[in-house]
Amino acid sequence: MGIRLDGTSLTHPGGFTALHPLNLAIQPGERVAIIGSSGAGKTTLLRLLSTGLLASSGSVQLLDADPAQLSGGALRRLRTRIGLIHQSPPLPPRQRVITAVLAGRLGQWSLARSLLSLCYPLDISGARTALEPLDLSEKLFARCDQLSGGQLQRVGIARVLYQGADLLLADEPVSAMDPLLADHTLALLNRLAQEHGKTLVASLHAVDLALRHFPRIIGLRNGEILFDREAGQVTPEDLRELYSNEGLAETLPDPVSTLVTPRPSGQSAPRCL
Ligand SMILES: Nc1ncnc2c1ncn2[C@@H]1O[C@H](COP(=O)(O)OP(=O)(O)OP(=O)(O)O)[C@@H](O)[C@H]1O
Repeated sequence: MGIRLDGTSLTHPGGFTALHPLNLAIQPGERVAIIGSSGAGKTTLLRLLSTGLLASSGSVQLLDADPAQLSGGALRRLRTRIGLIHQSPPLPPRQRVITAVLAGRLGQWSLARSLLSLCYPLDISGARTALEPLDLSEKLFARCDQLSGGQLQRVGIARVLYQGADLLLADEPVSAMDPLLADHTLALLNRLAQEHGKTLVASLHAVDLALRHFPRIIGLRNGEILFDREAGQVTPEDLRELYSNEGLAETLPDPVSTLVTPRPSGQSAPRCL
């Protein structure tokens, strides 16, 4: 099993329940996009799946393990198999790109090797190989504070690819990229996940990208799963319900008309304008 949630909820420390009891099963090798409006709970769900947050109720199975039941060492080993791509990768500004990418394997290396790698990069060709398909190998020795937001996101992706995780989680991984680059990067992530049999779960605000690249779409609304379907089965009505906002309804056009066009006969999924 890749991921299994049974009656899983999450209440943040302040008392806000961001995820109401969810049931969800994702098989190894599946590629799933999570869509939904701001505050729907997408980041919270990804943090739960990356073991950054523990469930408040129900059970969580990640790669056949329940993180809440693991010892410290076993949890660290599980985390080496889970890679989280952040919307804004938390990279130290003065760190070199190569060091940031190699940090993907810190959890797998001995303390001595990790410390050495921080001072002197040990696997230059491995870092270059991870950056090449992202068209970023020429930035290998650049400092992170010299990169654009989109380039930093690609460094974060290269780091997780270098990690070699079995479960790839991505929180708005292409939000800072131009449309062409975002499309290319998602195609790459999906191709690599498919080729290597990795499970990929990504949150996306760009509905068109989600429908184009991911076979399965989960619509999250107010911490609940509104729909969970093959991309080709997602309807404009699904999206209208997902993005309806009573507070804004009177001042904005129908949200779906800005996201998708009605599905022509014979076409499998709503298309973007
Ligand atoms: N640490 C926290 N403490 C309290 N509430 C939180 C915390 N983190 C998130 N929340 C709340 O949980 C809800 C879900 O937040 P989350 O970041 O998961 O949404 P999201 O769907 O990722 O939104 P966005 O698309 O804007 O990033 C929001 O109402 C948010 O205010």
